[in-house]
Amino acid sequence: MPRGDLDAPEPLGNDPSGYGWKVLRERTPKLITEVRDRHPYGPEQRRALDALREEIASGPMRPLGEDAPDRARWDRWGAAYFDRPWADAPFLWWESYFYRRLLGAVGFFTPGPWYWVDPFEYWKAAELRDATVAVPAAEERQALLLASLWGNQADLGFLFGAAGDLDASGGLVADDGALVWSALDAGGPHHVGVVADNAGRELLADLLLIDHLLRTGLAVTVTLHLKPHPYYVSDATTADLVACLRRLAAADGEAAAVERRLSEAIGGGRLRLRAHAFSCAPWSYHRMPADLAEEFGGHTLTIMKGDLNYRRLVGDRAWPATTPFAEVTAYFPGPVAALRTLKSDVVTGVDAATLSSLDASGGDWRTGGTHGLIQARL
Ligand SMILES: O=P(O)(O)OC[C@@]1(O)O[C@H](CO)[C@@H](O)[C@@H]1O
Repeated sequence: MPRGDLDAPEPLGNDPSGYGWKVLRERTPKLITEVRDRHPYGPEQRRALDALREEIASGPMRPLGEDAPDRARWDRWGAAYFDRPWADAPFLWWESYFYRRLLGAVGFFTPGPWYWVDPFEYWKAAELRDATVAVPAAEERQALLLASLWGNQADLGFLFGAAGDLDASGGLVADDGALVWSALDAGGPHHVGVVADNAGRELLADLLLIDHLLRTGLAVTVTLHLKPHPYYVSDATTADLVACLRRLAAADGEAAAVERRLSEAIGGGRLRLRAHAFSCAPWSYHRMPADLAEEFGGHTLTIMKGDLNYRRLVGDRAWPATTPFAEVTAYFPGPVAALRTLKSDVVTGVDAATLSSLDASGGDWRTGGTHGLIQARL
């Protein structure tokens, strides 16, 4: 951690008063049930899903099965948490492991009929079908940034939570938008990294922003970091990117032109795709491997999308909300900006006056998805 491990606050856990507890006790079992109900899985998968739900509720956390291709890695990562209750592991850690276990239970990594069949595709496809494709005018670049930020509300994990309709009425708790644009306007050539979050509506908005950066020459290259496999229900994989591009191509007018430009940019190497294994690891970016650090270090700006990437960027810890974002992210190997709707407890870089009015509002501004932020360390 930037201030040294000893100075950093504790990782957020699963205290009954915290958000992690709700996810562990409410969202996770519902998600298992939904996945089970929406697929014609055989008895083996149904048993595995039921056993996983039971294990999370009351059993000790088990390691991966003997034949799992990534067993050795998870054994190393999970040594401190296996054979203890799930609630003993940090929230950031166990939730990532949960998605790995869910994929294991449905046979995603096992050659056979369900090999590489995305258990969340049902919801992702429905959301993409219903998404409207509105292309803001190119000169409205702040609108593109905000669309990408609020697109982050389209997090299908919320389907399984207690949240009601999402709205953006809370506005931004921090807004470094002008800083981001002035950094891109100055200097160059810019090589921008976009660390994607959700598929569907959010990724469509991200693609419009990326198209703007490339088309205007603000960025010479953009590297889009996707997930190597399904994760957190709606996180974007390469298959989801392809679905979004097809959706753009099928829409009228400017949207189809955006698709043509982006596909050409991919073909020509100006829009590069990455799906690093660490993108589904249960750790914050403080522990990223050297090759990924080198990649981020080569971006003149890395844009981190969404709530989980924010948690991983600042470390999912009980930071006082006024702790400067620049201080907490000083370790990151290059300029970095976060576009996020707030959907979990952690936050940094909120000024004291804003914080006291947010706290006085009595709402769940940290977790309800009604507030957003644009923060940058350049
Ligand atoms: O990264 P995203 O899609 O914006 O949000 C992921 C999320 O919904 O999942 C976790 C709870 O399940 C929280 O980190 C966060 O609220």
